[in-house]
Amino acid sequence: MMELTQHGTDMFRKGFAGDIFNSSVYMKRSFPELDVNFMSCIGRDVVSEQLLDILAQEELGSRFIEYDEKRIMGTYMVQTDEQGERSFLYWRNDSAASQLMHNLSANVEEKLREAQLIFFSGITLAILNDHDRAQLLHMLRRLRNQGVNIAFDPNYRPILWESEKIAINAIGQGFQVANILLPGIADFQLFELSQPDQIVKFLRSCGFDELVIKHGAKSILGYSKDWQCEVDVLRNSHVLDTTAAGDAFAGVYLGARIAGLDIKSAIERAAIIGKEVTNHPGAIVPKDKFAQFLKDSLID
Ligand SMILES: Nc1ncnc2c1ncn2[C@@H]1O[C@H](COP(=O)(O)OP(=O)(O)O)[C@@H](O)[C@H]1O
Ligand SMILES: O=C(O)C(=O)C[C@H](O)[C@H](O)COP(=O)(O)O
Repeated sequence: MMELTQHGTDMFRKGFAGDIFNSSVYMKRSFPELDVNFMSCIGRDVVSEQLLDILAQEELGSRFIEYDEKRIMGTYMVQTDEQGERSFLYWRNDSAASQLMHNLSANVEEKLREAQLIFFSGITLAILNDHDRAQLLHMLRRLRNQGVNIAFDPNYRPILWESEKIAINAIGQGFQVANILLPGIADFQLFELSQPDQIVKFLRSCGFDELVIKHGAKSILGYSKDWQCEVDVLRNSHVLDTTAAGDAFAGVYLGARIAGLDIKSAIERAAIIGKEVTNHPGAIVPKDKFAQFLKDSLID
C-alpha cells in the first residue's frame, strides 16, 4: 500500500507499507543472505510502478508480484496518539491486492513449493472475498502438506472484516494451516481470550510446531511442542510510532530462525529491532538509519 504519515500540520509524507511487505523488508535487511520475495498484486499505475523500484532497492525478489490491469494500489494513513500508539485509516476497497487470486500466474503453486517458508497474515485473508480466501487457504494447506513451512500472524484489524464471525472462522483456519504462529495478545479479543495460558491451550488444539506471543511492551512468550520461554521486553519509554513494530518483529524472528538461531535467541534479536522501529514514524525506518542502528548495536 501507499503509506501516508503526517508531516507538519497539513502535509503527508508518502511511503510504502503493508504488513507482509514490512516483514519482508526487515527480514532482508537483517539477514541479507536470505532470498526474500514479496508476493502481492499491484496495478499498472504510477504508484504501483514505484513499489517495484522500492523492491529493487530493498533487494526483495519480485517474481511473485502479479498485476491487475484495472485496479490500483490501496492507500492508508497512520495516526498516532500521545503514547505513539498507532491506528490506521484505509482506502483499500477494491485495491489491486484484493484481486490477487484472480491474477495468479499459472505455475505459481509449483514455484511456491520450492520455498522454505511462506508468511501470510490475517490482513492477507481479510482483503480477499470468501471464495478467494478459501482458495488461498487450500493452496497453503497443500503446500504445508508438501513440507513448506507456513507462518501466520493474525494481525486482527476489525475494520477490514465484514463480521466477527467471518473473522473468527478465517483466522481460525489460518491457525490450523500454519505450523509457525506469531500472534499478538490483542489479536485474541476476537476469541474472547486474554490470558496467555488460555491462548496457548486454544492454539495447541490447532497443532503448531512453534508459537511466539507478543505481549506489547511487556514480554514475549515462545513455545515449541514441548518447551517454552519468556523474554522480557526492554521498554522504550519515548515511543514515536508503533507502526510495524510487530511486522518487523515477525520478519526478523523468521529470518533468524531460517538463519539457524534457536527460538529464544531469535525472539531476542527480533525484540531489539521491534523496539528500534518504534523510534521512527511510519512502517519503514530509512535504510541508512537502519544500517547504522545494526552497526551500533553490533548486529550484522
Ligand atoms: N514500547 C515498546 N518498547 C520496546 N519494544 C516494543 C515496544 N512496543 C513494541 N515493541 C517491540 O515490538 C514487538 C511487537 O510489538 P507489538 O505492539 O506487540 O506488535 P503487534 O503490532 O503485533 O501487536 C514487541 O514484542 C516488542 O518486542
Ligand atoms: O498491512 C496493513 O494492512 C497495514 O495496516 C499496514 C501497517 O503498516 C501494518 O499493518 C502495521 O502493522 P503492526 O506491526 O501491527 O503495527
